[in-house]
Amino acid sequence: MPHLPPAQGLGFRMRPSGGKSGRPAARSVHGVSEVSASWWWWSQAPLQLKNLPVNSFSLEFLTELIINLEKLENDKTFRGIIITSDCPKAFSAGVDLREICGKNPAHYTEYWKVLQDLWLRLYLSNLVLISAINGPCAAGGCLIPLTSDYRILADNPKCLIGLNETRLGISAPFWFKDPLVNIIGHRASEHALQLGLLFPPAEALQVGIVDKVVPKDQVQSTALSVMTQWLAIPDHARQLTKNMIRKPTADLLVKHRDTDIQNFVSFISRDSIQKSLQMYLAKLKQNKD
Ligand SMILES: CCCCCCCCCC/C=C\CC(=O)SCCNC(=O)CCNC(=O)[C@H](O)C(C)(C)COP(=O)(O)OP(=O)(O)OC[C@H]1O[C@@H](n2cnc3c(N)ncnc32)[C@H](O)[C@@H]1OP(=O)(O)O
Repeated sequence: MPHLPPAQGLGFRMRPSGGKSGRPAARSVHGVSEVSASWWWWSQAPLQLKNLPVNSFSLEFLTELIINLEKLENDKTFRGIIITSDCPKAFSAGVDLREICGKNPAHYTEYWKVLQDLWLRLYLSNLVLISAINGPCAAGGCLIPLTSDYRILADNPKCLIGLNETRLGISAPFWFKDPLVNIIGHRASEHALQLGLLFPPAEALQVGIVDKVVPKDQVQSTALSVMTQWLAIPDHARQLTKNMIRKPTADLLVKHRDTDIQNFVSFISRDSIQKSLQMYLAKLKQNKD
């Protein structure tokens, strides 16, 4: 399994769990729970996102993420991934606004295609994906949680989660909306999407956008324990079932990819949208001071 130390500010940490060898020492005489514990322990890979300061999706970061996911998917050692953030300020701030502000249509086209690629890879992944959400995640920052199989959120008022695009003067693409509808239902999605709601932990749990809320220092251990339950199911049965449930949603994007890119490029190129995004970015920078 590749161990990729993060480059300056950008990178991922992927490491097999376990001892120095990456696997725990075999235990021959202990009971079933010990044997199965070591079996699942090295079947999952933690993937720590690190694109300082807020894990925003730059084109470079997206590309690296896709490459690393592909490696994990192809390495049959692994059956699940726990995705978390190695940036103290956020799980992910979503689309990097600098990628969709002041650039040209060719750039917007490339960017959107790569974002779609990441979504498809995650949504249809054969691996068990658990999001260990240890920081805020807004708009595109929900891409990883919404495509995961299970979401655990840190119980901290700063850990807001939701698709707040309308507050930026933009509209969430249908392939962000669809998984939300699949997770929290139609009426709750209508409400959340139109108002651009960002849910604090208790509300996030109540509406169902996350499955569990735990103290921040327990997010990782809870993710490991949830992973144990998921890995107790035979892969082939779980994968067939996941595919059966998710394929109709994924097919919509596959079928309408090109139109979606064209819509995005023409929408994002509008002067009014550019102005509103620039104002939002400027406001983010002002808020800091
Ligand atoms: C016909 C229709 C067709 C379809 C049309 C589709 C339309 C497009 C759809 C686009 C889809 C998704 C959109 C997005 O994902 S947009 C991004 C949304 N994200 C947010 O709103 C989050 C913004 N960030 C924050 O709220 C906060 O930064 C934070 C994450 C809560 C952290 O707060 P903090 O106080 O700890 O840190 P802060 O000082 O704010 O930030 C640190 C630096 O990071 C910069 N930054 C933050 N977020 C972004 C970002 N998304 N992109 C780029 N840069 C970002 C921030 O400006 C600070 O920078 P600096 O240190 O001042 O230089």
